[in-house]
Parts: sequence; structure tokens; C-alpha cells
Amino acid sequence: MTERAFQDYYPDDVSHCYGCGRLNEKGHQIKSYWDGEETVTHYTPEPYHTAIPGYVYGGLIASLIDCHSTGTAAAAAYRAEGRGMDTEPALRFVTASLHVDFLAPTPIDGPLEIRGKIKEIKGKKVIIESTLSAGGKVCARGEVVAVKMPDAMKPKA
Ligand SMILES: CCCCCCCC(=O)SCCNC(=O)CCNC(=O)[C@H](O)C(C)(C)COP(=O)(O)OP(=O)(O)OC[C@H]1O[C@@H](n2cnc3c(N)ncnc32)[C@H](O)[C@@H]1OP(=O)(O)O
Repeated sequence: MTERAFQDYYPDDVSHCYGCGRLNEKGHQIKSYWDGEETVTHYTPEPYHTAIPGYVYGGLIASLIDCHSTGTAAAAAYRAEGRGMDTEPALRFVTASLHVDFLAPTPIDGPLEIRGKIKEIKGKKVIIESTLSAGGKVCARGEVVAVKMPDAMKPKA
């Protein structure tokens, strides 16, 4: 059986995010998984994700770090409660803060790997540290504060 990605557990009404929504046909549709205590996703940029020819646009890098981190926050919150992502009540996280350091130019001609680590999990907040690598070299580092989705943001039925 193929492992389901974190994002595959998001219900339809919150699956339209540009970075991670499986129902957003124009979006990145990233898929994040556990790898031991870390989380991982892979994404291959398109030629039009260019900053300077040959290198990836920083906004894409931020977007990948953002959505991998909010997915990681949700997965970590379920794991902390000792239950599966398909169980109720649903735990959904949004971005409160997104910080990205661009350490080296990111080559556009191959897959990118984003890895997340839980720095803190407390109450309705999860802080995730991440790296984005190309060809084994870390090109960007991120820190995201993810907070449980407020009721005001929940889609109306
Ligand atoms: C389910 C699929 C969704 C996928 C989402 C993909 C990622 C996204 O793009 S989401 C869209 C962008 N994000 C948004 O629009 C969020 C807009 N902001 C908000 O709704 C609110 O400010 C929200 C929910 C982030 C925080 O509000 P609220 O729930 O009242 O939090 P609050 O009680 O003040 O703070 C909770 C904790 O988070 C911390 N926190 C809140 N905001 C920040 C911030 N900007 N920076 C750092 N820490 C913060 C607080 O310090 C607090 O920490 P502690 O518990 O240690 O004291």
C-alpha cells in the first residue's frame, strides 16, 4: 500500500491551498511524509520558476518551506496526541510567521528536497525548522511558526 502524504488527509474544503492543496490544479500540490523524526518532501521546479536564469525564484522556495512546514505541524500535532491524521477532531494549521534565509543560489535543473524538524510543540503552536537542498547542498533554511487554524478562517459549509 502506498503511504498517504500529510496533505492527502486534508478534507476537501481546505485542499485548495496554492502550495499544498491537492484540489488546486494550478498549485504546487506538495506531498510531505515522515522520515523518522524528520519530515520530507521533494519538488522539481519548472523552467518558469526562474529568478535569474539557472536559479530558482525565492518565492517558490518560501512557498515550499511554508507548506511543508504547515503540513509538518499538523502531522506532529496528531503524532503528539498519539492518533492518526484520519481521526477526529481535525487539526489544521496556518502560517503565523515564515522566515527564510537564502544561503546559496538554488539550481533549477533538478529536484529539491525540503526537510522539516519540530523545534517546539506547545498548545496551539508548532515551530518548524527546515532546510531546502539541491543536489545534497543546503541552499535555504526556514523557520515557520504554525498556529491552529482560527474558527474565523474555517470555510463556511
Ligand atoms: C489546512 C491547510 C492550510 C494550508 C495553509 C498553508 C499555509 C498558509 O499559507 S496559511 C495562510 C497565511 N496565514 C494566515 O493567513 C494566518 C493569518 N493570521 C491569523 O489568522 C492569526 O494571526 C493566527 C491564527 C496566525 C494567530 O492568531 P491566534 O490564534 O489568535 O494566535 P495567538 O493566540 O495570538 O498566538 C498563539 C501562539 O502563536 C504565537 N504567534 C502568533 N502569531 C505569531 C507570529 N506572527 N510570529 C510568531 N509567533 C506568533 C503567539 O506568540 C502564541 O505563542 P505562545 O502560545 O507561545 O504564547
